[in-house]
Amino acid sequence: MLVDLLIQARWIIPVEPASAIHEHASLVIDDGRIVDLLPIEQAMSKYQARQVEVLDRHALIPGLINCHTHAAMSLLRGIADDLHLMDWLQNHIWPAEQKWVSETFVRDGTDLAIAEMLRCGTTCFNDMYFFPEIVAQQAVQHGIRANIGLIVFDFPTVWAENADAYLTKGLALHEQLRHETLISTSFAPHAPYTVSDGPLRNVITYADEMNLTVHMHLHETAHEVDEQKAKSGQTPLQRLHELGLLTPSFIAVHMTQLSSEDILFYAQTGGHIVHCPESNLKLASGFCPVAECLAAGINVALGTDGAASNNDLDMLSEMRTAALLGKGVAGDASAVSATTALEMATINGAKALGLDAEIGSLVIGKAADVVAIDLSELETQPLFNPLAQIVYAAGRHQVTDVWVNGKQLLRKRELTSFDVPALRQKITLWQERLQEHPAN
Ligand SMILES: CSC[C@H]1O[C@@H](n2cnc3c(O)ncnc32)[C@H](O)[C@@H]1O
Ligand SMILES: [Zn+2]
Repeated sequence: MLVDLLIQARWIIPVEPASAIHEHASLVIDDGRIVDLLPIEQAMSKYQARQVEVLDRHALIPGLINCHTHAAMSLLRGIADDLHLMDWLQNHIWPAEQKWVSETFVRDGTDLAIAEMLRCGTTCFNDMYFFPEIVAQQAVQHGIRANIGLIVFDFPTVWAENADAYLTKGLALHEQLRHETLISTSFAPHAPYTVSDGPLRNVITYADEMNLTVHMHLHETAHEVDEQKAKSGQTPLQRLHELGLLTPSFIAVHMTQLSSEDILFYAQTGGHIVHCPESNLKLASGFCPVAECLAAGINVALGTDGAASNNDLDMLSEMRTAALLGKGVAGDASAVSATTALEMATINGAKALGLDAEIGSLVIGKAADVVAIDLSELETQPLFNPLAQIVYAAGRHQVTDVWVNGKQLLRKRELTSFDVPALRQKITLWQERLQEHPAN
């Protein structure tokens, strides 16, 4: 049988079934899809391939899914460090966004983010940012998969003047993107403290009607919870439940402030959590009790958040931090194992986005979103368990090749869909502008 691509690898870690590791195996790809996974010898006799990749020092894993980011904020990396969330947002980030965010800013910042994400093995990102039509356009241009947030705020910003306008523009964008293979959309009301009940009710109505997920920052800090309690006597979680927002289509980002009762309650709603451990640590927001959430049956995915609060978009290091922090918070070294961390960064992200029939594992029939990691470097030797090595020891420089939907976007660490010198020039210009005219 003639196929497009055959990748021969030292190891293939499909994520489903959990803990499976194939040695000396081939992944067979045709028309953007995985058509087989079998021993190298068998693949050679069964398939004739237009292209054969021999990656005999590498592990293949499913493309990593960054389940929460603000891609264009890569241009604000390092603009305001070592601050608590509300000081960071209100006194630094929002003024900078008000001054600088434009279509061009989002185009260049998203390009920088996509380049960084591809170079660390991310093949799909869940975005929440201004000018989402530009984020989608850049994702399509570079061939990466993206879930685009149809953002909602109460207040005017550079993208829309009020909550109704955000929704109207979001609905039009959803319509425009309906037929894009690599693009899906979610409603993305920013947070409980920036979106009031009326717009949230509208989001619920549209999300139900259109069968879309809803993606929102929630219980990020103790301040957020205390403020809502002082205002209405409820926690933000209780308020959103009363409004009817908490369903299996709901994706709560952060969730660092949760009691054991909150966890059991949230599990019953079927909602998902996106854990962003590095952003939470850097802003000192708190710790999501990941092991307890997983034990309660909650699907917990992983995200970097934006590059201004992380300060990178590296899902490999995010997995490592999630595993280490998860153990520390649980007081249990067996909590959040390497296998679990890899699931959080792949299949759990796909489940949260409702894309698990398509991506998240190297299973026959799914799209060929695939990452190769060279484990022969000194930093990952000696090697006893390739999966544990990826989570606990590998660095993003070891990601050598990346395919999205069967198309190679990183080849031997070179980006195939970017003019890197031109991108560098644009970033330098933004640095000069931001340095010369700080927003505060
Ligand atoms: C609706 S556009 C996204 C909006 O969110 C801001 N943001 C970035 N990181 C965080 C965070 O951790 N919590 C809350 N809000 C955040 C970003 O700057 C945009 O204004
Ligand atoms: Zn965020």
